[in-house]
Amino acid sequence: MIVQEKLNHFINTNRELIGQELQYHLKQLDIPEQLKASMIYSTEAGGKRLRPILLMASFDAYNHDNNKVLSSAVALEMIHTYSLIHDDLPAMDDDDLRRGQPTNHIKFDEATAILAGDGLLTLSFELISNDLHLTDGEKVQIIQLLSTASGPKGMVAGQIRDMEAERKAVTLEELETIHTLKTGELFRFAIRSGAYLGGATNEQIKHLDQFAHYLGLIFQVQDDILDVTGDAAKIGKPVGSDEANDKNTYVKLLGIEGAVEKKENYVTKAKKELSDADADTSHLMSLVDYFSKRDH
Ligand SMILES: CC(C)=CCC/C(C)=C/COP(=O)(O)OP(=O)(O)O
Ligand SMILES: C=C(C)CCOP(=O)(O)OP(=O)(O)O
Repeated sequence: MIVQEKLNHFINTNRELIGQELQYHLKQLDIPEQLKASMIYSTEAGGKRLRPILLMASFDAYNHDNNKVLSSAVALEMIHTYSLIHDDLPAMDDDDLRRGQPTNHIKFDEATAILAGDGLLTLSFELISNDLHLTDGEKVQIIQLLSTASGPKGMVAGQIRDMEAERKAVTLEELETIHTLKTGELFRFAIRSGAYLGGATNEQIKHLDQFAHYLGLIFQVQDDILDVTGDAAKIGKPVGSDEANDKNTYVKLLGIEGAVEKKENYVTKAKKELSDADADTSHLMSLVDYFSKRDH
């Protein structure tokens, strides 16, 4: 199989697997119907599952027994989904559409959307703590990494910094700090926890950590580029919405050409870190290009 076909196969198989696992864990819940419907609605709404796929690719560089990694991958997608439900709320971005469909609070109501997010966040930790494939030490380590990445020192800090920076001019450095926290920390968790569960050494994890940092930035630059050059039907929101909402983006600070150049620079740096990680990182290597060229 050529490299691209191998990657597509890896992505499609794991995307399906994550979808099935999410369904399995949510559909069996004996909880109030409206809450359950709301949690299922947003987890089934057509996300790309990039974070769990990354986690599995990072694990796959060191180990092939998928059983060990599924709960962390599913928990990560639950936390990502919670963050989007809350991000879309009237108190935050006040968005009506997500992935081309009504946002959770539009489909249900605001209180249900808040609780669905709370439910997904907390369920994610329960899932890891109940995983019989993990040792107690592994559970504690994963829960520690995931809570730090998603909590007030990680994604939550990024979200509030992003809100505080609204309608203010920020420097490139400030913009990258916001992205590193708001989006990058979950990518970093994906890469670090996958490698840790797979049995990578501390030295390898150090390179992968740096790799994850660049990958998070590649993701974000491409997100900003897509907002200008993308296809509304594919990105699931109107083109130009960042400019219309006066958002701080790479394109605003550097122009399209500058943003593309920046992204290419990060692609080179990310690939260098991967080569230094000294493992079979072929899926991760192809995922760098996938991230940098994605169209949605
Ligand atoms: C704690 C919370 C609520 C975190 C939200 C994190 C997050 C990555 C939101 C989406 O960012 P965005 O607004 O830049 O993206 P989009 O355009 O997809 O809404
Ligand atoms: C961090 C941002 C910009 C939110 C969207 O992330 P994704 O583009 O990974 O969202 P889905 O595939 O899950 O919709």
